Amino acid sequence: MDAVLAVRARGITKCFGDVVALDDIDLEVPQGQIHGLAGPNGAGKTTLLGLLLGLAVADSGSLKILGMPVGRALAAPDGVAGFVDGPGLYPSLTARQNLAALAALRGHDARTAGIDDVLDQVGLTDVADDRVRGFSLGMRQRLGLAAALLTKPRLIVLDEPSNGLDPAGKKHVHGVLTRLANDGTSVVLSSHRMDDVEALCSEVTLLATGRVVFSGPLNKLAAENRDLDYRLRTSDPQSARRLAADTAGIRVVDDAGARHDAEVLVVRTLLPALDELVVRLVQSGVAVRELAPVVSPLEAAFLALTEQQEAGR
Ligand SMILES: Nc1ncnc2c1ncn2[C@@H]1O[C@H](COP(=O)(O)OP(=O)(O)OP(=O)(O)O)[C@@H](O)[C@H]1O
Repeated sequence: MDAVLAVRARGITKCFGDVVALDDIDLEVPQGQIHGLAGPNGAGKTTLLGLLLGLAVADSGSLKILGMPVGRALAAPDGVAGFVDGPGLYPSLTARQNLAALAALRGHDARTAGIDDVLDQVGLTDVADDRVRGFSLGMRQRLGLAAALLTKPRLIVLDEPSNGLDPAGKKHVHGVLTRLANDGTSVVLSSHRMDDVEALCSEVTLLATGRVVFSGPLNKLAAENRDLDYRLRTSDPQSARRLAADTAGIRVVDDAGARHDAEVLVVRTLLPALDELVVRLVQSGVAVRELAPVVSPLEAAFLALTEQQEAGR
């Protein structure tokens, strides 16, 4: 049912001159979901986020935000907040003054707009009265998020929100976004960091040259993916290598990174053959001490996309 979707995009196309930035894109984001957009440079992520924020209008297709059809006017749809290409801030004003100015633009009284609360949420209370000119990239990103929160949005749209954040800042921002999603706010964000997407998002849309190449839950990528490389640490590396080589569908990969760790074997396989190998190891009395993908399914899919794109150039 459309009414429960935060975003429902069908057949969206957007061109800049001869460049087809988005080519027949579908996207569905339910309420309360954190949805990641990933893809190589120029894939169309920012263009898509810009459409959700009302910064641009699609050439064709239909877009509903929070159940309402988006028209041709360049304006943020009701209930939507966020930023692309970094938050727009006044450098000569303090963090608090920036938020007060935004509140005033929307006709709200700065004293009752909840400025202290959003500064606290993003962890900027201590620097609330410092000028933004002196802020690091990470602090600006947090202030941009605070500005978005000020409007109490039901859909937050963020372009690379983890850019410039140190690990503590990232954890903080992830916490804010997760709490918002738990309360029913939807989040659509782009990221080049697959670990961020994995940590935050339940679903991801992978874009490549303006087209959707995958959209769905992260765990579906693992099942759909081609062979992955797995690191396997066992109590008996020699027997493990022999058993792996003897198991159908498994290739032992001589991985340069694993070579100086004699206990680690890298195998390239799909999940069913990997399951078979684990059973055979255990039956042979070889203990499995560690088993993990060398790169995550999402990272592998992303790398494959990038390689395909480079091969096509
Ligand atoms: N205003 C514009 N004018 C002309 N071309 C544009 C414009 N905005 C985007 N494009 C082009 O549209 C395509 C998609 O760009 P977009 O910025 O959406 O990609 P992206 O996935 O966000 O890339 P990145 O990861 O590098 O930020 C690119 O080929 C880009 O050059």
